[in-house]
Amino acid sequence: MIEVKQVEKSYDGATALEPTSIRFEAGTTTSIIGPSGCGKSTLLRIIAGLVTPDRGKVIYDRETLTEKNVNALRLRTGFVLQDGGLFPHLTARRNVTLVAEVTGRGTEASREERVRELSALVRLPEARLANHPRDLSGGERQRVSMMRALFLDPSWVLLDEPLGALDPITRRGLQTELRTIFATLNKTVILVTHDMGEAAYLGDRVLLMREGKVVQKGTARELAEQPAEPFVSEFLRAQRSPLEEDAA
Ligand SMILES: Nc1ncnc2c1ncn2[C@@H]1O[C@H](COP(=O)(O)OP(=O)(O)OP(=O)(O)O)[C@@H](O)[C@H]1O
Repeated sequence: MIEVKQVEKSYDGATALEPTSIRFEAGTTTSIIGPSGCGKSTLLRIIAGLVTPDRGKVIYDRETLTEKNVNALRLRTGFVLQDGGLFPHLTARRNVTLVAEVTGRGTEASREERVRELSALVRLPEARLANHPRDLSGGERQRVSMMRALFLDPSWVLLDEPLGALDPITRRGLQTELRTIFATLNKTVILVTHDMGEAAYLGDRVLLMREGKVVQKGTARELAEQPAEPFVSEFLRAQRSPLEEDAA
């Protein structure tokens, strides 16, 4: 479980996040969505301990995030970023195992075993891991990034637009796989996305934000059928379908 209590953040006097309290239940996936600049990444970064809120706190299970425990909690949290965030000078395999090596987790044999397990889970042939990130496709890089995030079997997984840079076919394929992975691993997952279809497909709950505030949190169906305000319906309608004839 992750809980944020009355967290807020301004940059140079401009509010990025109004006082916000939300609970992300254990074993559930929540998609955070909303227009550009509404505070999605700020909220995720505060949760990740990468941005310090002006006020309020973040609680991981029963532990409040502080400067003292942030590193320990980070080791129990998997991160996936839009571009994969991989080190360009290391092979994909070393990117995946680096944190375990540096923190002395496991033996070389157990790390090899974990690499095998995860490459099967994310469906990336192990041989591809000998490449550097630049020699992998965008989809492959995201699979490597997912392997790295899951390597230490984290309790929590935070993803910021993990599939944003991918073409629609690769993206759809990875959505299917991520959903299976999230369902299999039963972790607390928080995911930022711009795509409503993706938010609804991957999230047990969708959290819709606007101008630094949470407008509604619920299942995609609840947002569609019981919108908290007209903006929710407007946002759900805003994504164009490919056969739309109305050019307005
Ligand atoms: N480091 C920063 N310094 C100054 N302003 C910032 C900083 N980070 C974010 N902001 C501002 O805070 C607001 C919220 O930004 P945030 O990145 O959280 O939005 P977002 O919903 O993730 O946007 P996008 O979908 O475009 O990534 C924006 O007005 C942004 O310009």
